[in-house]
Order: sequence, then C-alpha cells, then structure tokens
Amino acid sequence: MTQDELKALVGRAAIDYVVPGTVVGVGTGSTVNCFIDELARIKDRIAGAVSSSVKSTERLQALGIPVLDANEVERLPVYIDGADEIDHGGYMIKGGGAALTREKIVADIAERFICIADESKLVQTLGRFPLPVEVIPMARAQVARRLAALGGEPVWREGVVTDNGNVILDVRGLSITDPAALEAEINQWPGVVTCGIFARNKASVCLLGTAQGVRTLTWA
Ligand SMILES: O=C(CO)[C@H](O)[C@H](O)COP(=O)(O)O
Repeated sequence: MTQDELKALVGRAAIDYVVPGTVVGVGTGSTVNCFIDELARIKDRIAGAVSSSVKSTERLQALGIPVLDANEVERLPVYIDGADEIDHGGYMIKGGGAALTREKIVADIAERFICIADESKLVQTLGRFPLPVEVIPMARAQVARRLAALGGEPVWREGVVTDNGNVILDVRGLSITDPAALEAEINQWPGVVTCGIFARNKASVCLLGTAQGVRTLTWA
C-alpha cells in the first residue's frame, strides 16, 4: 500500500471514534484531509467541527460541515489529528504543517486525542523529525540561541507565517528522552507560543496505517 492509501485507511477508521450528535475536533494535514472527506459523508449526524487551522476550516466548510469557534465549545469528546512522530507512550511531535498552537488548543478542549498516522510515524524516541517551535517574530533570534544552548540546531522556516502571525523554528539534533520536561522548559521562554511536543496533550489512541491494516495503540 502507498503512504496515501495508508492515510486514507486511517482517515476512514477514525470515523468510528466520532460521537454522533457532538462537535468533533479536527486537526490539520494530509492525513486529516482524508478524515475530513470521510466526515463529510456523515455530516448530518454531527453537530459540527472545531478546526485547528484556516486550511482545515476551508476544507470543512467547502464540504458543508459547520465550523464553530473554539470559544463556543466547552468540551469535545474527541480531537482527531495526525502527527509527525509518535512514540510508544503516545507522546508526539507535531507542527510540520505549522498549525501546532491551534492544534494544541483544540486538543486541550478534547477528552481524547485520536492520532491518525501511517506506520512510518511510529518511533522509539522522539527527535528524528525536527521539532517545530512557534515564536513571536521579535523573539526569533533569542529563542534560537536558547535552543542552540540545549544542543539543538534551530533553522528558521523562512517564508512561513502561522495562522497566528508568528514564525516557526525547526530544531534538529534533539533526542527527546523526557518529552514532558522539554515541552515545559521550552514553553516557558519569553516569545515562545508553544513547541511541537505534545506531552501534556498526548494521544489516547493511535490508529496506525500498516500494510496489514489498522493497528490500534491505546493509552490511559
Ligand atoms: O502537526 C501537523 C500540522 O501542523 C500535522 O498533523 C502533521 O504535520 C502530520 O501531517 P501529515 O498528516 O500531512 O503527515
């Protein structure tokens, strides 16, 4: 199976986790696009979506799915999103699509994070994928110096402006053995909006697309 077929497979499988009559949290990326297309088939059975990016909002609306403001929703039963990496504890790196901050906000409203990914995203230790960090533009150089002092090699994703008007630093060379500690450390620096480690908002379930079918990993 191709990577696109694996993404389509888990996009379909995620429909089983949608709770009828409720609002669904929707992430961002090519795997989520497959999910959105499937969600459109059952749009009459849901109350709408809360979206994590302008791109996902546009796709949802084009398919006739109402998009609600995150501030109008107190709790979402599920948030469905992809990942750039996920480890065997459900900890993730996200933000390859520069949507990490809104993704973390919507994930925080949700009771369960359902991660959908092809099996290439499953890793022993997070850090092979460069860690995205969303930064207020004025703090870019100082945050880059701090990341370098941690042993990382930050690279400014030039030309990319997030939906929140900020910039992204992609950090290579970090071996992330304690995701929660590193997330907390980076997130407290002035000018950092958030980093792409999802430890506090880690996955409850991961639907992994494999050549043998969907492999389901679950965590408490
Ligand atoms: O975090 C993300 C966007 O900010 C995506 O979930 C992540 O990049 C995975 O994307 P894809 O499904 O296209 O591989």
